[in-house]
Amino acid sequence: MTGQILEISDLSTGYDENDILHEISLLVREKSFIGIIGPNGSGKSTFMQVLARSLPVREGDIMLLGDSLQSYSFRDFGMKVGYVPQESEIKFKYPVYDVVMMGRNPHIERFRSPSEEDHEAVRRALAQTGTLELADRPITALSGGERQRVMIARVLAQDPILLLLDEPFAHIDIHHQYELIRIIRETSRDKRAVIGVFHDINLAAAYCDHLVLMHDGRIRACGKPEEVLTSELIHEVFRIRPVIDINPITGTPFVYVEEEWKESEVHKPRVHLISGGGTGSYLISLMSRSGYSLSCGVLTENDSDCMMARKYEVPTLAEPPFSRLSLEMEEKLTEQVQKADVVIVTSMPVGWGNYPNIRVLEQIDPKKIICILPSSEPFLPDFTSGVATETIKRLLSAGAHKISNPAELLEMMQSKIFSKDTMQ
Ligand SMILES: Nc1ncnc2c1ncn2[C@@H]1O[C@H](COP(=O)(O)OP(=O)(O)OP(=O)(O)O)[C@@H](O)[C@H]1O
Repeated sequence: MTGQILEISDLSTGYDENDILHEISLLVREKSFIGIIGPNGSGKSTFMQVLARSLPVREGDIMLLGDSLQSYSFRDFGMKVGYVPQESEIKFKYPVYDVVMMGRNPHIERFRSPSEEDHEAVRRALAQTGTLELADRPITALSGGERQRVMIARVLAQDPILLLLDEPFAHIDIHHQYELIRIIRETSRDKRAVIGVFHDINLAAAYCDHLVLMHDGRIRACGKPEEVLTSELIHEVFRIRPVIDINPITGTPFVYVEEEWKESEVHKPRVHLISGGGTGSYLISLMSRSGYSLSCGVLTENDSDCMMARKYEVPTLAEPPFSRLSLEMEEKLTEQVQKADVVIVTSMPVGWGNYPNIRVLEQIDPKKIICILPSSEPFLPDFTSGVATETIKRLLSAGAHKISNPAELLEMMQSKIFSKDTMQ
Protein backbone atom coordinates (compact mmCIF):
# COMPACT_ATOMS: atom_id res chain seq x y z
CA MET A 1 0.00 0.00 0.00
CA THR A 2 1.39 3.43 -0.85
CA GLY A 3 2.77 5.52 1.92
CA GLN A 4 2.95 2.59 4.30
CA ILE A 5 6.26 2.16 6.10
CA LEU A 6 5.57 -0.42 8.75
CA GLU A 7 2.80 -2.92 9.30
CA ILE A 8 2.86 -4.83 12.56
CA SER A 9 0.32 -7.64 12.96
CA ASP A 10 -0.35 -9.62 16.13
CA LEU A 11 3.20 -9.28 17.34
CA SER A 12 4.18 -11.14 20.50
CA THR A 13 7.64 -11.45 21.96
CA GLY A 14 9.57 -11.51 25.23
CA TYR A 15 12.69 -12.59 27.04
CA ASP A 16 13.59 -16.18 27.99
CA GLU A 17 10.39 -17.96 28.96
CA ASN A 18 8.51 -14.69 29.63
CA ASP A 19 6.16 -13.19 27.09
CA ILE A 20 6.25 -9.40 27.41
CA LEU A 21 4.48 -8.04 24.32
CA HIS A 22 1.10 -9.45 23.38
CA GLU A 23 -0.84 -9.12 20.11
CA ILE A 24 0.58 -5.78 19.03
CA SER A 25 -0.85 -4.48 15.77
CA LEU A 26 0.05 -1.09 14.35
CA LEU A 27 0.23 0.60 10.98
CA VAL A 28 2.84 3.31 10.47
CA ARG A 29 2.49 5.52 7.43
CA GLU A 30 5.06 7.86 5.95
CA LYS A 31 5.20 11.44 7.23
CA SER A 32 4.10 10.35 10.68
CA PHE A 33 5.63 10.94 14.07
CA ILE A 34 4.38 8.40 16.59
CA GLY A 35 4.94 8.72 20.32
CA ILE A 36 4.93 5.60 22.49
CA ILE A 37 3.88 6.35 26.04
CA GLY A 38 3.11 4.15 29.02
CA PRO A 39 4.21 3.37 32.56
CA ASN A 40 7.53 1.78 33.51
CA GLY A 41 7.69 -1.84 32.48
CA SER A 42 4.76 -1.59 30.05
CA GLY A 43 6.94 -2.87 27.18
CA LYS A 44 7.92 0.32 25.31
CA SER A 45 11.65 -0.50 25.04
CA THR A 46 10.92 -4.13 24.26
CA PHE A 47 8.73 -2.92 21.39
CA MET A 48 11.52 -0.67 20.08
CA GLN A 49 14.05 -3.49 20.37
CA VAL A 50 11.96 -5.89 18.32
CA LEU A 51 11.46 -3.20 15.65
CA ALA A 52 15.23 -2.62 15.64
CA ARG A 53 15.78 -6.40 15.25
CA SER A 54 17.64 -6.54 18.57
CA LEU A 55 15.01 -9.00 19.78
CA PRO A 56 13.40 -11.74 17.67
CA VAL A 57 9.70 -11.86 16.82
CA ARG A 58 7.98 -14.84 18.51
CA GLU A 59 4.59 -14.56 16.92
CA GLY A 60 3.06 -12.28 14.31
CA ASP A 61 4.69 -10.26 11.53
CA ILE A 62 6.52 -7.01 11.06
CA MET A 63 6.54 -5.79 7.46
CA LEU A 64 8.87 -2.95 6.52
CA LEU A 65 8.02 -1.31 3.17
CA GLY A 66 6.07 -4.46 2.24
CA ASP A 67 8.81 -7.00 3.07
CA SER A 68 9.34 -8.98 6.23
CA LEU A 69 11.72 -7.22 8.62
CA GLN A 70 13.85 -10.37 8.80
CA SER A 71 14.31 -10.52 5.02
CA TYR A 72 16.53 -7.42 4.89
CA SER A 73 20.30 -7.78 4.68
CA PHE A 74 22.22 -6.18 7.54
CA ARG A 75 23.31 -3.31 5.32
CA ASP A 76 19.94 -2.75 3.71
CA PHE A 77 18.30 -2.72 7.12
CA GLY A 78 20.84 -0.08 8.19
CA MET A 79 19.85 2.08 5.22
CA LYS A 80 16.17 1.85 6.15
CA VAL A 81 16.05 1.81 9.96
CA GLY A 82 17.95 3.91 12.52
CA TYR A 83 17.75 3.18 16.23
CA VAL A 84 18.81 5.17 19.27
CA PRO A 85 18.49 2.87 22.28
CA GLN A 86 17.72 4.06 25.81
CA GLU A 87 21.35 3.67 26.88
CA SER A 88 24.07 3.85 24.22
CA GLU A 89 27.34 2.53 25.53
CA ILE A 90 30.45 3.43 23.63
CA LYS A 91 33.51 2.46 25.65
CA PHE A 92 36.25 3.50 23.20
CA LYS A 93 37.52 7.06 23.02
CA TYR A 94 36.32 7.69 19.45
CA PRO A 95 36.09 11.35 18.46
CA VAL A 96 32.49 12.56 18.22
CA TYR A 97 32.90 13.15 14.46
CA ASP A 98 33.80 9.47 13.91
CA VAL A 99 30.85 8.31 16.05
CA VAL A 100 28.47 10.32 13.89
CA MET A 101 30.20 9.05 10.73
CA MET A 102 29.39 5.49 11.94
CA GLY A 103 25.79 6.35 11.11
CA ARG A 104 26.89 6.59 7.46
CA ASN A 105 28.33 3.03 7.41
CA PRO A 106 25.38 1.48 5.50
CA HIS A 107 25.85 4.14 2.78
CA ILE A 108 29.64 3.66 2.37
CA GLU A 109 30.78 0.95 -0.03
CA ARG A 110 33.10 -1.67 1.47
CA PHE A 111 36.78 -0.67 1.42
CA ARG A 112 35.85 2.88 0.35
CA SER A 113 36.42 6.10 2.24
CA PRO A 114 33.48 8.33 3.10
CA SER A 115 32.43 10.55 0.21
CA GLU A 116 31.91 14.31 0.36
CA GLU A 117 28.19 13.54 0.66
CA ASP A 118 28.88 11.45 3.78
CA HIS A 119 30.96 14.24 5.34
CA GLU A 120 28.24 16.73 4.46
CA ALA A 121 25.59 14.54 6.16
CA VAL A 122 27.76 14.30 9.29
CA ARG A 123 28.41 18.04 9.43
CA ARG A 124 24.70 18.76 8.97
CA ALA A 125 23.70 16.34 11.73
CA LEU A 126 26.31 17.82 14.10
CA ALA A 127 25.01 21.31 13.39
CA GLN A 128 21.35 20.26 13.83
CA THR A 129 22.05 18.74 17.24
CA GLY A 130 24.34 21.54 18.44
CA THR A 131 27.32 19.20 18.72
CA LEU A 132 29.58 20.74 16.07
CA GLU A 133 31.89 22.16 18.74
CA LEU A 134 32.22 18.74 20.29
CA ALA A 135 33.32 17.10 17.00
CA ASP A 136 36.94 16.49 18.06
CA ARG A 137 36.24 15.51 21.65
CA PRO A 138 36.32 11.83 22.66
CA ILE A 139 32.78 10.50 23.09
CA THR A 140 33.74 9.08 26.51
CA ALA A 141 34.52 12.59 27.78
CA LEU A 142 31.02 14.02 27.20
CA SER A 143 28.19 14.62 29.63
CA GLY A 144 25.11 12.37 29.48
CA GLY A 145 23.07 14.94 27.56
CA GLU A 146 25.90 15.79 25.14
CA ARG A 147 26.42 12.08 24.41
CA GLN A 148 22.70 11.60 23.80
CA ARG A 149 22.72 14.51 21.34
CA VAL A 150 25.63 12.86 19.50
CA MET A 151 23.60 9.63 19.30
CA ILE A 152 20.73 11.57 17.77
CA ALA A 153 23.22 13.19 15.35
CA ARG A 154 24.41 9.72 14.37
CA VAL A 155 20.91 8.54 13.48
CA LEU A 156 20.17 11.78 11.59
CA ALA A 157 23.39 11.31 9.58
CA GLN A 158 22.30 7.73 8.88
CA ASP A 159 19.27 9.24 7.14
CA PRO A 160 16.97 6.21 7.50
CA ILE A 161 13.33 5.93 6.44
CA LEU A 162 12.26 4.81 9.89
CA LEU A 163 13.79 6.36 13.03
CA LEU A 164 13.36 4.54 16.33
CA LEU A 165 14.17 6.67 19.36
CA ASP A 166 13.92 5.21 22.84
CA GLU A 167 13.57 8.05 25.36
CA PRO A 168 15.74 10.33 23.23
CA PHE A 169 15.56 13.24 25.67
CA ALA A 170 16.19 11.42 28.93
CA HIS A 171 19.31 13.48 29.74
CA ILE A 172 18.73 16.48 27.52
CA ASP A 173 18.05 20.02 28.77
CA ILE A 174 14.81 21.80 27.86
CA HIS A 175 16.39 24.10 25.25
CA HIS A 176 17.85 21.19 23.27
CA GLN A 177 14.73 19.04 23.82
CA TYR A 178 12.57 21.51 21.96
CA GLU A 179 15.16 22.14 19.28
CA LEU A 180 15.61 18.41 18.68
CA ILE A 181 11.97 17.44 18.76
CA ARG A 182 11.27 20.03 16.06
CA ILE A 183 14.11 18.66 13.92
CA ILE A 184 12.86 15.11 14.48
CA ARG A 185 9.32 16.08 13.53
CA GLU A 186 10.66 17.82 10.43
CA THR A 187 12.58 14.64 9.54
CA SER A 188 9.36 12.60 9.75
CA ARG A 189 7.71 14.84 7.18
CA ASP A 190 9.88 13.81 4.23
CA LYS A 191 8.54 10.35 3.27
CA ARG A 192 9.81 8.99 6.55
CA ALA A 193 8.40 7.99 9.89
CA VAL A 194 9.61 8.41 13.44
CA ILE A 195 8.62 6.28 16.42
CA GLY A 196 9.78 7.65 19.75
CA VAL A 197 9.32 6.54 23.35
CA PHE A 198 8.51 9.46 25.64
CA HIS A 199 7.96 9.80 29.34
CA ASP A 200 7.00 13.46 28.94
CA ILE A 201 3.48 12.89 27.66
CA ASN A 202 2.83 16.60 27.24
CA LEU A 203 5.85 16.99 24.98
CA ALA A 204 4.74 13.91 23.03
CA ALA A 205 1.20 15.28 22.78
CA ALA A 206 2.47 18.60 21.46
CA TYR A 207 4.68 17.20 18.71
CA CYS A 208 3.55 13.68 17.76
CA ASP A 209 0.80 13.05 15.22
CA HIS A 210 -0.31 9.92 17.01
CA LEU A 211 0.23 8.43 20.43
CA VAL A 212 0.34 4.75 21.31
CA LEU A 213 -0.45 4.10 24.95
CA MET A 214 1.05 0.86 26.22
CA HIS A 215 -0.04 -1.06 29.29
CA ASP A 216 1.07 -4.52 30.43
CA GLY A 217 2.68 -5.32 27.09
CA ARG A 218 -0.37 -4.40 25.05
CA ILE A 219 -1.53 -1.35 23.12
CA ARG A 220 -4.26 0.07 25.33
CA ALA A 221 -5.09 2.98 23.04
CA CYS A 222 -3.81 4.48 19.82
CA GLY A 223 -4.83 7.63 18.00
CA LYS A 224 -4.53 11.40 17.98
CA PRO A 225 -3.21 12.88 21.26
CA GLU A 226 -6.70 14.10 22.24
CA GLU A 227 -8.11 10.60 21.67
CA VAL A 228 -5.48 8.90 23.81
CA LEU A 229 -4.98 11.45 26.60
CA THR A 230 -8.39 11.17 28.20
CA SER A 231 -8.92 11.30 31.97
CA GLU A 232 -10.25 7.73 32.01
CA LEU A 233 -7.32 6.20 30.11
CA ILE A 234 -4.66 8.19 31.97
CA HIS A 235 -6.23 7.28 35.30
CA GLU A 236 -6.51 3.61 34.38
CA VAL A 237 -2.99 3.21 32.99
CA PHE A 238 -0.87 5.61 35.12
CA ARG A 239 -2.98 5.39 38.30
CA ILE A 240 -3.08 9.16 38.79
CA ARG A 241 -5.97 11.60 38.93
CA PRO A 242 -5.31 13.76 35.89
CA VAL A 243 -6.71 17.11 34.88
CA ILE A 244 -6.61 17.42 31.10
CA ASP A 245 -6.15 20.99 29.97
CA ILE A 246 -5.26 22.51 26.61
CA ASN A 247 -1.69 23.56 25.95
CA PRO A 248 -2.14 27.29 25.17
CA ILE A 249 0.74 27.30 22.67
CA THR A 250 0.01 24.17 20.66
CA GLY A 251 -3.69 23.57 21.34
CA THR A 252 -2.89 19.95 22.20
CA PRO A 253 -3.90 18.20 25.46
CA PHE A 254 -1.89 19.05 28.55
CA VAL A 255 -2.01 16.66 31.49
CA TYR A 256 -1.67 17.91 35.05
CA VAL A 257 -1.60 15.63 38.04
CA GLU A 258 -4.24 16.21 40.66
CA GLU A 259 -2.91 16.51 44.19
CA GLU A 260 -4.54 14.42 46.86
CA TRP A 261 -6.15 16.73 49.41
CA LYS A 262 -6.75 15.59 52.94
CA GLU A 263 -10.31 15.97 54.12
CA SER A 264 -10.29 18.74 56.67
CA GLU A 265 -12.28 18.66 59.88
CA VAL A 266 -12.83 22.38 59.47
CA HIS A 267 -16.26 23.51 58.33
CA LYS A 268 -16.17 24.39 54.65
CA PRO A 269 -18.21 27.45 53.79
CA ARG A 270 -20.31 27.64 50.62
CA VAL A 271 -18.40 29.84 48.22
CA HIS A 272 -19.42 31.91 45.23
CA LEU A 273 -16.62 33.14 42.97
CA ILE A 274 -16.84 36.22 40.79
CA SER A 275 -13.89 36.18 38.41
CA GLY A 276 -13.03 36.28 34.71
CA GLY A 277 -10.24 36.13 32.14
CA GLY A 278 -8.37 33.35 33.94
CA THR A 279 -8.12 35.22 37.27
CA GLY A 280 -10.21 32.53 38.95
CA SER A 281 -8.90 29.35 37.25
CA TYR A 282 -6.45 28.45 39.98
CA LEU A 283 -9.05 29.16 42.69
CA ILE A 284 -11.67 27.01 40.95
CA SER A 285 -9.30 24.06 40.77
CA LEU A 286 -8.00 24.67 44.32
CA MET A 287 -11.41 24.93 45.96
CA SER A 288 -12.96 22.10 43.98
CA ARG A 289 -10.10 19.82 44.92
CA SER A 290 -10.34 20.91 48.54
CA GLY A 291 -13.97 19.90 48.68
CA TYR A 292 -15.62 23.34 48.89
CA SER A 293 -19.14 23.70 47.61
CA LEU A 294 -18.47 26.26 44.92
CA SER A 295 -20.47 28.22 42.38
CA CYS A 296 -19.16 30.67 39.78
CA GLY A 297 -20.31 33.55 37.63
CA VAL A 298 -21.53 35.43 35.95
CA LEU A 299 -18.93 34.47 33.32
CA THR A 300 -18.75 34.68 29.55
CA GLU A 301 -19.31 31.26 27.94
CA ASN A 302 -15.84 31.01 26.35
CA ASP A 303 -13.95 32.56 29.26
CA SER A 304 -11.10 30.35 30.49
CA ASP A 305 -12.54 30.49 34.04
CA CYS A 306 -15.83 29.23 32.64
CA MET A 307 -14.05 26.34 30.94
CA MET A 308 -12.22 25.50 34.17
CA ALA A 309 -15.49 25.62 36.13
CA ARG A 310 -17.10 23.25 33.62
CA LYS A 311 -14.13 20.91 33.90
CA TYR A 312 -14.73 20.64 37.64
CA GLU A 313 -18.48 20.53 37.14
CA VAL A 314 -18.94 23.67 39.23
CA PRO A 315 -22.43 25.20 38.86
CA THR A 316 -21.77 28.30 36.80
CA LEU A 317 -23.84 31.25 35.64
CA ALA A 318 -22.73 32.08 32.12
CA GLU A 319 -23.82 34.33 29.28
CA PRO A 320 -22.83 34.32 25.60
CA PRO A 321 -19.83 36.48 24.63
CA PHE A 322 -20.35 40.21 24.05
CA SER A 323 -23.74 40.28 25.73
CA ARG A 324 -24.72 42.58 28.58
CA LEU A 325 -25.58 40.84 31.82
CA SER A 326 -29.33 40.28 31.56
CA LEU A 327 -31.71 41.24 34.34
CA GLU A 328 -32.64 37.60 34.76
CA MET A 329 -28.99 36.64 35.17
CA GLU A 330 -28.47 39.46 37.67
CA GLU A 331 -31.33 38.05 39.72
CA LYS A 332 -29.81 34.56 39.65
CA LEU A 333 -26.48 36.01 40.69
CA THR A 334 -28.09 37.90 43.58
CA GLU A 335 -29.68 34.65 44.73
CA GLN A 336 -26.32 32.81 44.56
CA VAL A 337 -24.34 35.44 46.46
CA GLN A 338 -27.03 35.62 49.14
CA LYS A 339 -26.94 31.83 49.58
CA ALA A 340 -23.13 31.73 49.79
CA ASP A 341 -21.21 31.96 53.08
CA VAL A 342 -18.29 33.58 51.32
CA VAL A 343 -18.13 35.54 48.07
CA ILE A 344 -14.74 35.84 46.44
CA VAL A 345 -13.99 38.56 43.90
CA THR A 346 -10.85 38.63 41.79
CA SER A 347 -9.43 41.51 39.84
CA MET A 348 -11.13 40.52 36.61
CA PRO A 349 -11.66 42.92 33.74
CA VAL A 350 -14.91 44.81 34.25
CA GLY A 351 -16.69 46.15 31.20
CA TRP A 352 -20.03 47.97 31.40
CA GLY A 353 -21.79 44.75 30.40
CA ASN A 354 -20.74 42.84 33.48
CA TYR A 355 -20.50 45.69 35.98
CA PRO A 356 -23.60 44.23 37.72
CA ASN A 357 -21.26 41.41 38.82
CA ILE A 358 -19.73 43.97 41.16
CA ARG A 359 -22.93 45.91 41.86
CA VAL A 360 -24.74 42.94 43.46
CA LEU A 361 -22.04 42.80 46.10
CA GLU A 362 -23.51 45.98 47.62
CA GLN A 363 -26.59 43.97 48.59
CA ILE A 364 -24.80 41.51 50.90
CA ASP A 365 -22.94 41.62 54.18
CA PRO A 366 -19.48 42.97 53.22
CA LYS A 367 -17.88 40.80 55.93
CA LYS A 368 -18.49 37.72 53.83
CA ILE A 369 -16.62 39.13 50.84
CA ILE A 370 -12.99 38.34 50.13
CA CYS A 371 -11.37 40.45 47.44
CA ILE A 372 -8.26 39.08 45.78
CA LEU A 373 -6.68 42.26 44.53
CA PRO A 374 -3.27 43.68 43.73
CA SER A 375 -1.81 45.60 46.66
CA SER A 376 -1.91 48.90 44.77
CA GLU A 377 -4.74 50.70 42.97
CA PRO A 378 -6.39 50.61 40.50
CA PHE A 379 -7.68 47.24 41.67
CA LEU A 380 -9.61 46.46 38.54
CA PRO A 381 -8.22 46.81 35.03
CA ASP A 382 -10.42 47.94 32.14
CA PHE A 383 -12.31 51.02 31.14
CA THR A 384 -14.84 51.00 33.96
CA SER A 385 -12.16 50.41 36.58
CA GLY A 386 -12.89 53.81 38.08
CA VAL A 387 -16.51 52.95 38.96
CA ALA A 388 -15.75 49.36 39.92
CA THR A 389 -12.72 50.31 41.98
CA GLU A 390 -14.84 52.85 43.90
CA THR A 391 -17.36 50.08 44.68
CA ILE A 392 -14.62 47.74 45.84
CA LYS A 393 -13.12 50.48 48.03
CA ARG A 394 -16.53 51.08 49.63
CA LEU A 395 -16.87 47.35 50.36
CA LEU A 396 -13.39 47.18 51.87
CA SER A 397 -14.05 50.11 54.18
CA ALA A 398 -17.33 48.43 55.21
CA GLY A 399 -15.49 45.28 56.35
CA ALA A 400 -14.78 43.17 53.23
CA HIS A 401 -11.50 41.25 53.43
CA LYS A 402 -8.62 41.68 51.05
CA ILE A 403 -5.71 39.44 50.12
CA SER A 404 -3.14 39.85 47.37
CA ASN A 405 -1.94 36.27 47.08
CA PRO A 406 -4.52 33.60 46.10
CA ALA A 407 -2.39 31.01 47.91
CA GLU A 408 -3.50 32.61 51.22
CA LEU A 409 -7.13 31.97 50.44
CA LEU A 410 -7.65 28.56 52.05
CA GLU A 411 -6.00 29.72 55.25
CA MET A 412 -8.28 32.75 55.38
CA MET A 413 -11.38 30.66 54.68
CA GLN A 414 -10.53 28.32 57.52
CA SER A 415 -9.78 31.21 59.84
CA LYS A 416 -12.06 32.24 62.66
CA ILE A 417 -13.82 34.88 60.63
CA PHE A 418 -15.34 32.25 58.39
CA SER A 419 -15.73 29.41 60.92
CA LYS A 420 -19.13 27.79 61.38
CA ASP A 421 -20.15 29.60 64.61
CA THR A 422 -19.64 33.03 63.07
CA MET A 423 -21.93 32.13 60.16
CA GLN A 424 -25.58 31.30 60.43
N1 LIG B 1 16.63 -8.09 29.11
C1 LIG B 1 15.51 -8.44 29.77
N2 LIG B 1 15.36 -9.67 30.29
C2 LIG B 1 14.24 -10.04 30.93
N3 LIG B 1 13.18 -9.21 31.14
C3 LIG B 1 13.29 -7.96 30.67
C4 LIG B 1 14.44 -7.51 29.96
N4 LIG B 1 14.25 -6.20 29.62
C5 LIG B 1 13.03 -5.86 30.09
N5 LIG B 1 12.45 -6.90 30.71
C6 LIG B 1 11.11 -6.92 31.32
O1 LIG B 1 10.17 -6.64 30.31
C7 LIG B 1 9.13 -5.79 30.81
C8 LIG B 1 9.01 -4.57 29.90
O2 LIG B 1 10.21 -3.84 29.98
P1 LIG B 1 10.51 -2.60 29.04
O3 LIG B 1 11.93 -2.19 29.29
O4 LIG B 1 10.12 -2.95 27.66
O5 LIG B 1 9.49 -1.55 29.64
P2 LIG B 1 9.38 0.02 29.38
O6 LIG B 1 7.96 0.30 29.13
O7 LIG B 1 10.36 0.44 28.35
O8 LIG B 1 9.80 0.57 30.80
P3 LIG B 1 10.55 1.95 31.25
O9 LIG B 1 9.54 3.03 31.12
O10 LIG B 1 10.91 1.66 32.66
O11 LIG B 1 11.75 2.14 30.35
C9 LIG B 1 9.50 -5.45 32.24
O12 LIG B 1 8.75 -6.28 33.09
C10 LIG B 1 10.97 -5.81 32.32
O13 LIG B 1 11.29 -6.23 33.61
